Amino acid sequence: MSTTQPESSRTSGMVSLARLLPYARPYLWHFVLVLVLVVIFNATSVLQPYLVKVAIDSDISSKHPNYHGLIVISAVYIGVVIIGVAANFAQMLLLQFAGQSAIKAIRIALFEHIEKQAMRFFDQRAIGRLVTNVSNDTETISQFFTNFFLSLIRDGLSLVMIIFMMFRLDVRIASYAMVLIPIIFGISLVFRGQLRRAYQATRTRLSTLNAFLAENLAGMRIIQMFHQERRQQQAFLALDVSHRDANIKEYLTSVRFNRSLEILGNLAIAAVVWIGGEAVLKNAIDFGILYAFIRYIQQFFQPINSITQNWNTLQSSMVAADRIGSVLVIEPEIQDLPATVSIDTGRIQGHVAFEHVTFGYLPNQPVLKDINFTVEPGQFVGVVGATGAGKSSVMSLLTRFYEPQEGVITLDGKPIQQYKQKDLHALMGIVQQEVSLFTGTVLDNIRLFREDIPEEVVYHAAKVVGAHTLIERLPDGYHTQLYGKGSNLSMGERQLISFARIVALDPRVLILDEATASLDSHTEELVQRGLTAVAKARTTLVIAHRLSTIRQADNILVFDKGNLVEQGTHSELVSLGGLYAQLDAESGIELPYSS
Ligand SMILES: Nc1ncnc2c1ncn2[C@@H]1O[C@H](COP(=O)(O)OP(=O)(O)OP(=O)(O)O)[C@@H](O)[C@H]1O
Repeated sequence: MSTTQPESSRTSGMVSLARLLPYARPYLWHFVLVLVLVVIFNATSVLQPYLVKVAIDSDISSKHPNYHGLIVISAVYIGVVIIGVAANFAQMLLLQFAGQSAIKAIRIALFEHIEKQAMRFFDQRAIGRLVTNVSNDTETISQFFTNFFLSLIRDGLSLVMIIFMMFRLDVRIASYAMVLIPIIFGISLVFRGQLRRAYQATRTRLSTLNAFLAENLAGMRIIQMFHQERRQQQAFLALDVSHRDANIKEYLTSVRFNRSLEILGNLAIAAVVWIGGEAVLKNAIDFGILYAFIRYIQQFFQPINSITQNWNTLQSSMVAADRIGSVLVIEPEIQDLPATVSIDTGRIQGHVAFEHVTFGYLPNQPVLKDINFTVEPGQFVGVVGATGAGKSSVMSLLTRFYEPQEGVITLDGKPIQQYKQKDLHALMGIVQQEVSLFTGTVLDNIRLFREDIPEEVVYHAAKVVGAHTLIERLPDGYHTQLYGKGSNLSMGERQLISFARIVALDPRVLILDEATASLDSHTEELVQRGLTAVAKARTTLVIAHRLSTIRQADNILVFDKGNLVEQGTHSELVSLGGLYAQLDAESGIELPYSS
């Protein structure tokens, strides 16, 4: 939102900002109270020079000295200062609370909104950008709710009050002082652009530095393996230097701005001393008035300076509001139908059917074409095919992460759209090759932070999949803390934890996506044994490149370039002599447990 920015985007920034205002509505009374406190604080500030003027002209004046009056004025002065400080403190506290609470509400709304989005939303966005939306953009807007709001009221009001008091004291000198307003705004205007550019440069360079750091920390293994430390150090140094220079430039710009105002302020005081002093000498005004003028001129600069600084806050808040708004306006592509009612998930058998399903991530580029198959409750079904054949897409449709363009997918005879998404996801369990683990203990990760699942169930689940002994061997057993997606565990251990999770959460339909690929043959055998037991009680679909995993399957679906080309048992498909038989011949693996 720079001065060079087109009017339309400025308007849209204002509109986006206005759309966020309802989040502050619950704190309306806080803001009103802040307003009252600001008026009190400003009144006390403006009153202080006036009280001294009264003391000078009425009590200290040699014409009629008044000791008692002096004591009274001093006491009133102290009282005014105390009231001012108290009002200022309370106002800061209230405003911070109200502003930060509004931001908390915006952040939660944004996170909830993102959580509701279908997978296509995530396909089309960089995760880093969403992280920035939720963290940095909301932080920028918090400046709007606190600093900008405060500045608008406090500084605007101070300016009006100071001008009022000056005109009340002496119209002639006050009129001279008004010449300052356009000059101060002129200087501010010149510096505003420079300050904004300097600020943006520092932010951009800092985020580049952060991105570089994050990438390097994540890829440290590769950097060390390929001896790239020195090169990366130099690249980091260059970024670091450029960040330092931008920081210094930002600081110098703001120093130049403040010093310019200071010089102007002192020139103005000199002018007041000259013009006002002459008036005092000619007895046109009292000395106290001159003193008050000097104080008011000093006070005059602060609000204008602050308004200028906060103008930048408004501009960056508009940009941030625009970015947040662009996420908030996106309606989740997949939503519960208005008529869906919760079902008793315990009564679902696990019958799955695809009827003439056609689907593409892009509307006119189908990756699955007219797919038809059924899976009986409790069946163990293998899904095979070359890379990109569409296996994972089948699973994504079944879990309703995407909606097919044509056809129907049913669970126990009912289209999956008729289930609440919450129920559907509770009924399905997924284990992917890339295991998702979260910061927390092993126990938390197995029961996915659900305290309603007793620890015994977790231990049982781990035993079923053969993970119990492995977990017991970890430094703190089930209470071992996992960091950064479980990087303190081996790939196999991570996968076993995700298997145990499935057993603990007990879904009706189990989806395994190449899940056993990263296990050594011994662990795989353990897992296979556990899974065979688990699979008995539920419908299981397994995507496998290694055909050995699904040799025993009740049915095998063979995909080729988005078509379901064959289905049957292992022996049926082998004797068919088609694609499966070819894949089987090519694989040629004979694991110890396969027949
Ligand atoms: N999120 C996505 N957006 C766009 N296209 C995608 C997306 N995911 C997959 N595709 C494309 O859809 C097609 C089928 O992909 P899918 O992941 O279903 O294949 P797959 O059989 O599971 O492959 P693999 O065995 O390699 O996992 C591929 O051409 C792939 O490029």
